[in-house]
Amino acid sequence: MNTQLIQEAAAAMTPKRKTIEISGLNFFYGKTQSLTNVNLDIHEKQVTAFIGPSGCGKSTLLRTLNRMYDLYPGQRAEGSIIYRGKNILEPGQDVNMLRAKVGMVFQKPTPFPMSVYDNIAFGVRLYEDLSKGEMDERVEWALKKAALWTEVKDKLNKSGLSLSGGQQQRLCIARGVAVRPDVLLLDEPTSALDPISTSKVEELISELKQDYTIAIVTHNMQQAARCSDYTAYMYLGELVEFGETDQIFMNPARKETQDYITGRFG
Ligand SMILES: Nc1ncnc2c1ncn2[C@@H]1O[C@H](COP(=O)(O)OP(=O)(O)OP(=O)(O)O)[C@@H](O)[C@H]1O
Repeated sequence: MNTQLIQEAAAAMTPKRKTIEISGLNFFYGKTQSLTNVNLDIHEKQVTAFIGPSGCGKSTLLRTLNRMYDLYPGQRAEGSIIYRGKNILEPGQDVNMLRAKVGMVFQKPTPFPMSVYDNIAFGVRLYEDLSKGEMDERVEWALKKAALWTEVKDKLNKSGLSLSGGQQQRLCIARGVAVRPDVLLLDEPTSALDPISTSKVEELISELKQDYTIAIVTHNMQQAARCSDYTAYMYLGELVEFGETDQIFMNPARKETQDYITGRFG
């Protein structure tokens, strides 16, 4: 057996580390329950895809992972989401630090109305006191991570809003990466993009998982199959099936999952 095969065999036997452990998660918009008893682990430096029909709770689940819902009165989560040894749903958590460590990129590109440079530097300044030289390096590093540097290096002082849609979305990914998170939450990050920009973002996701744990919501089955290591199929606020992506797509345990991924749903 050659060295590479031995390494691969060892890697397959190494238990994957969990970055986030979700158990007994329920979520309410006012009196309406939108997630029911969700249990799932998100593994370190892997891509986990959330799929399922519109309204099944994918975005709601993603927004519990950095308590984004806290910004809105009447929204509440119960259960347990363990991250770095703590239940982040409990009162008294440092929510700003949580959101720096668990960053989010939304469906529509949301650059701030400021320069490309400041789009990146803005978030970094909230958490770190860097010199001008250090900030320049961080901005370049983040733009390179998001595969955008060569396209914008001569436009750093131009407005982020002047970039194309696909570039704006990669700018938002760079902004998320710049604060050095552990986890990136991507909520349908390519739904507003053309096929070329979509494939750039998909390549980027594969690159970024070397360093980050990624959770992605997508309606695109090919995207989930191409980009993710694990897939969660949700329906009506419940987790129907969760497993390694190859197993979910090639040999799902539940008929509902099979029907959804083969387009027979509904
Ligand atoms: N702000 C809100 N107030 C009340 N109910 C909401 C709110 N946002 C979402 N919901 C409800 O919660 C449920 C889950 O919605 P969610 O947006 O998480 O679904 P989704 O699977 O991400 O859907 P889509 O694929 O269409 O984005 C739906 O029934 C939706 O109507």
